[in-house]
Parts: sequence; C-alpha cells; structure tokens
Amino acid sequence: MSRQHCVVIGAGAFGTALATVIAANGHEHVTLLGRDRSLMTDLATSRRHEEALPGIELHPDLQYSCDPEILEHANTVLFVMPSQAQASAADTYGPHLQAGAVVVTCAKGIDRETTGLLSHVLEKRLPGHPVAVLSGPGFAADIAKGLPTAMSVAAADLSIAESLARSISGPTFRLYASADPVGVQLGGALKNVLAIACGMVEGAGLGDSARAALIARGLAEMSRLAVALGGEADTVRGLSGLGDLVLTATSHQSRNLRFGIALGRGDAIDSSRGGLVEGAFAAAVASRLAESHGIDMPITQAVAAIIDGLLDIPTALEQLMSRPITTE
Ligand SMILES: NC(=O)C1=CN([C@@H]2O[C@H](COP(=O)(O)OP(=O)(O)OC[C@H]3O[C@@H](n4cnc5c(N)ncnc54)[C@H](OP(=O)(O)O)[C@@H]3O)[C@@H](O)[C@H]2O)C=CC1
Ligand SMILES: O=C(CO)COP(=O)(O)O
Repeated sequence: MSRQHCVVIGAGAFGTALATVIAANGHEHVTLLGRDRSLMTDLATSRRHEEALPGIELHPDLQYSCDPEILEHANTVLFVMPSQAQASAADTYGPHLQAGAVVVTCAKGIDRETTGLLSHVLEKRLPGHPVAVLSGPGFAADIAKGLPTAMSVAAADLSIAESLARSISGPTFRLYASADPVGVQLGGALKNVLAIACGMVEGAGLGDSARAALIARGLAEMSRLAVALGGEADTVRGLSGLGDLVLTATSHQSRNLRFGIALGRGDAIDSSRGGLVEGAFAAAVASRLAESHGIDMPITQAVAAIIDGLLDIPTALEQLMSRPITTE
C-alpha cells in the first residue's frame, strides 16, 4: 500500500518542528508548505530553518513546497499558522484540498472576529472535511530536536483522533487521542493568558508562591469556560490544559511568559519584537466569552484589562486579593 501524504501548512517554528518530527517517524510522506518561495528553496537546500529553529537539522525525508496544489494528494493537512490567520488560510487552501482530507488546527487561540473556537472556524469554512485539533505541552525547538514530548489530538469522532495519534506519533513525539476538541483547544488558548499573568508576577517580583496560586486558580478558570462551552473538566486537567499551563508558566522559552515578564517590569512593549504572543489576543476574547456565559474569570479579565492599558498590576493584585473569601 502507498504511504499516506501529510502536508503541514505554515513554515514557522511549530509547523517546521511538526513536519520534521512526523517525517522522522517514517509513517507518512511529509511536505512542509510555506508561502515564501525563497525560504522554501533555502530550506530544501540547507535543511535548516535558522530563523525559526536555530542550529537544528531537519529530517532528510522532509519535502518542501510553496505550491498549494500539492494539497490535492494529502490525506492529512495540518494548519500551523497563528490563530488569527486560520480563517484566511482555510479560504486560501480549502479549494485545493482532496475530498475527505482530515484537517487539523494546531494553533493555540480563539478567533477574535467571531469569538469562535478554531475547530468551528475550520468546520464552517471547510465543509466535508473532518476537523481535529492538536495541542499540548511542547516547544517547537524541543520537538524538532527530538526531545521527548507528549501532546493531545482531539476530534469529535474519537476514531479520527486515534488514527491521527497512530500516524503522527513516533519514538520521541507521542500523541494521546481525545474526543473532546473543545476542552483540548481551550486549554491551549487559555494557558497562554495565564502564562502572561505568571510572567507579570515574575517581572514585578511578586514571588513563586503567587505563581503557584495563579496556576491553580487559573486552572479553575479554564475548567469553568471549557465546561460552559461543552468541554470536559477532566480534559483541562490533562496534557493540553494543566500540562501546557505548567510548561508555559514556568519556562523562559515561552513567548507569552516573556511578554508578561516585560509587562511586569514595566518595560516598553515593542510588538514587532519577541515573536507571536497568542495570549495577548486570547485574553480579550476569553474575557468576552466569560462575560457572555456569565462565568467568573478574574485572572483572565485582569490580564485583558492590563494589556488594554485599563488597569495597572498593583491595582489588579489588590482587586484579586480582596475578592470575597470563598471555597475552592
Ligand atoms: N512555537 C512553539 O513552540 C509552539 C507554537 N504553537 C502554536 O502554533 C501556532 C504558530 O506558532 P509558531 O509556529 O510558533 O509561529 P511563527 O511566528 O514561528 O510562524 C507562523 C507561521 O505562520 C505563517 N502564516 C501566517 N499567516 C499565514 C497564512 N494566512 N497562511 C499560511 N501561513 C501563514 C507564517 O508565514 P510567513 O512567515 O510567510 O508570514 C509563519 O511561517 C501558534 O498558534 C502557536 O501558539 C503550539 C505549540 C508550540
Ligand atoms: O505553546 C507553547 C508550548 O506548549 C509555546 O508557548 P509560547 O507561544 O508562549 O512560546
């Protein structure tokens, strides 16, 4: 039987990391589809993406393209561009997809325009294609280096998630299947907001105890929103929720944590530097969702207000610490 063809769209850090680790697993023929022709030519020649993954050699079996027509042969298509670009990418690449190809959103965020989950955005724009989500604790550089990593892949139809987990997993990259795409993707989106909060605590010198409190109470916020939107609290306690929250809230590899540290120190924020900060978008969208569902998410709402310049960190802290005493 001929090998399945997996196309990874988005030649940034995570797309390139996923493409190289899936190619290394050897189950699938893998192509990385980017939109910058000179970059793709350079990757094919050098087998390195120095800007996104410095010093890392990409797997020799990985193929490169900037031609969307290669999607016509793909059984599995990973969308690995920022959350706010997923809708337009679906419109661009959708017409080239093979009938029935499974599409997987790998971004961690919520669509700002519609406040919809990314799986719903893709389902709406790509009718006839089963949609799955891939999320969980894993930095692109760790994955691309072949360090041990475990993440979740979820689809409403568990058999689709299980089939993806089998075809994408390998010796260093392990996927767990889930039937809760809502819980899995909300974990990925909301942990970024909480990582910004933990960064602020670090930058403002508020101590490790405060960070632990934010992680635990932040997890409670994540669960409340996930359950309200049809996800499961158990999922939030797994890899894609707690696992990714702990990683992102404690590692300086995280762009969201570093952004929070800069805010906490009172540094001037230059949005053209420091890379993609998904939590800065998700904070406002999650706050709107919390409000419309009547859910209490004080940490998320404080982060959104601080980013919007409506609140300062000392006042946010005072507000969080003076909330009515309650049970856990
Ligand atoms: N980096 C990491 O460690 C991890 C990242 N993620 C998630 O993956 C997503 C992407 O992050 P990351 O790879 O780090 O980001 P990068 O900034 O490194 O790369 C983003 C890539 O998306 C491409 N892109 C942007 N818009 C489009 C579009 N409309 N169509 C096609 N390609 C597009 C960009 O291409 P161009 O250069 O041409 O603009 C770029 O190659 C985020 O949601 C992030 O949270 C998840 C786990 C780990
Ligand atoms: O999601 C990630 C690790 O799981 C990457 O986090 P940052 O986007 O904060 O760098």
